[in-house]
Amino acid sequence: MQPSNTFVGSIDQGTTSTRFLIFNREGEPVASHQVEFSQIYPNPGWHEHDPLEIVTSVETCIEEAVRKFEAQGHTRSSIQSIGITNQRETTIVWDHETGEPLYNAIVWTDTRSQAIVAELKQKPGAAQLQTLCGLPLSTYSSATKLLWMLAHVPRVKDAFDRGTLAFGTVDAWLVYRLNGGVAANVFVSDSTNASRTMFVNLETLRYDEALLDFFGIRGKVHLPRIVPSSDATAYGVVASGALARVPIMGCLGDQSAALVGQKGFLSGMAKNTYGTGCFLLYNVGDKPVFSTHGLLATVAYHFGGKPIYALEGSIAVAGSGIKFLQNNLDFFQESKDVNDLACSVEDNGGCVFVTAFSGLFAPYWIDDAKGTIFGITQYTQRGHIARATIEATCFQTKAILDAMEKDSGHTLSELAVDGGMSNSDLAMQTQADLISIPIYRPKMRETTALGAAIAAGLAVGLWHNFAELRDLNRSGGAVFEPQVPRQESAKKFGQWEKAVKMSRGWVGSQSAKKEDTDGPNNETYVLVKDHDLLLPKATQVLHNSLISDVAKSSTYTTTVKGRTHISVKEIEVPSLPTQTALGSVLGDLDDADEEDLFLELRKVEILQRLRKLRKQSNCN
Ligand SMILES: Nc1ncnc2c1ncn2[C@@H]1O[C@H](COP(=O)(O)OP(=O)(O)O)[C@@H](O)[C@H]1O
Ligand SMILES: O=P(O)(O)OC[C@H](O)CO
Repeated sequence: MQPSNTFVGSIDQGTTSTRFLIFNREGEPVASHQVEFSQIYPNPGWHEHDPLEIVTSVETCIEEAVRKFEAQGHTRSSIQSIGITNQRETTIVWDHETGEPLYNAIVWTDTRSQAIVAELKQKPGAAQLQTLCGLPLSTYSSATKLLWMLAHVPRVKDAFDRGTLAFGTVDAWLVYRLNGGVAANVFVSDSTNASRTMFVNLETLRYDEALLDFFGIRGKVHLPRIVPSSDATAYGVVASGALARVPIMGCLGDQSAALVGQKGFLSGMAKNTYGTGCFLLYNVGDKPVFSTHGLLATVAYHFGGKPIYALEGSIAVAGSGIKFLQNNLDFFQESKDVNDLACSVEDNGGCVFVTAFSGLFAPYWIDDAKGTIFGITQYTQRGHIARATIEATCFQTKAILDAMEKDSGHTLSELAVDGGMSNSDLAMQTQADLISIPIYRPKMRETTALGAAIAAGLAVGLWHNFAELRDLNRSGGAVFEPQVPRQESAKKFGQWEKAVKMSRGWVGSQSAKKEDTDGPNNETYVLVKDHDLLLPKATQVLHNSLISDVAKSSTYTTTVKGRTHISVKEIEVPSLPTQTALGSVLGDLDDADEEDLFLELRKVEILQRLRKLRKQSNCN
């Protein structure tokens, strides 16, 4: 038996903040430090992190937590190993020879790869991908983010062409950097993180040639070696700082870590983590279950021996919806205040907020929706919107549980929860009411960090088996019992489903133009001959129609506005058409697009007239 003055450290690198916690053998955090870091939103739908800032945030948290730990009289040498848990899918690329990042990290919520996804869906083999890797083809996985970088970031493409491009998720990046980068070159990823890339075969837990071929990267990108989530040697040792020479022995994607931290070790156990997003993982045992109802198949954890799998329901927006009310709409000062604001009204006042900031993930997988609030009237107050925001996550959890029941044939009798938003009592009561089963919330909510600590602690011998973990974080939790009749919940859920249906199809209309025009640089542009008019992809459909009906055209590739490989269609329009004439050739096209094209043509016409007038006055 280890003496009780031994500890294990846990790095929790989340979407909005980084933490380092030091746990004792009883699973209690004795010291911790947390910092928030920059969220970069360069365009609608884009979300980036600075890879170097992520590393600095980890180093700062380690230094500060160790300082607090030593202030309590402990010594740093009693920290035996370190576990890492992290936001998954977020994609980082660096140069294998220099160790320098080549672009900002593209965060899991980012939807810029939408056009790439649409294109890939048409490719032979697309329908089979999910049966190999467990994930649907969407903007969520790392694969499409990497393809976007290859198509749009010359530095990344150059490294790819030279054979020096290294790709990793946040775990791989952190392990690499904490080991000292290029000098030690410890380049590994754990099975739970690797299984979120779309490059890995879920059954073999190896890179799959068919998957790599589908994405066109086989043999062309340095990929981390896949290793178990708990391993005494694979992850190397911290190279410098307060914990120099301490070995890293555990690594889990944050949702897997939360399942481990909740000790969901038996098939049939589930947890739901309400962080930036919200993720329900249901342990299905040592064989993956491939969902037919919109869920993901993923690795729950792999502690050597057989891996354990989970069915996952992923919700893109949970706490980030609360942050949106706080930061973008100035509804309150701190996330915790959402509870009081939502409690200031009795119900949602008829509002339903489909928080589809990144489209909708499970079980819907709608990528052409954006955030939409239905049911607003003069009666609507901020409290109603706050309630509707909380409810959005709870409704999606209900939809996921329904899907999980269909996939597994099993009805859950209780749901264990954690994550920042689970601190809201109202949110948890709302959840229990909507799913009609009790919610169990542990006293210590840092279960994600505890999960990574367990992975590292098992490898170093702080604990030896799951039985020894049974009593960790067991007392003092809260239970939320359902208080609303099932028919009432079903009626509310019906409204949500109606709102989801109505939110479909927004992307592709006017609002999506900025995203579209900032998109791939191999788009087709249209040059209206003799009118200096270069029109982007957004109005492409109009031009196809114009080309076939009223104009001659030719296509060539050129460099325009610094972008290379832009395919330009040159069209000759006999004379600038009136809007009515345009309407007649454009048939049943969107009025807004028609108006847009007409305005562009008018602008050119006015410019030409001005030039003509200027020429005339110069001559006079
Ligand atoms: N008391 C609270 N009530 C509601 N939401 C909260 C509360 N505290 C934190 N949150 C939300 O939880 C999220 C942070 O949770 P956390 O588990 O730390 O997420 P992550 O690991 O994704 O960074 C934030 O988006 C925040 O808005
Ligand atoms: O930051 P979180 O806790 O919402 O988790 C992010 C997930 O890992 C994304 O898949």
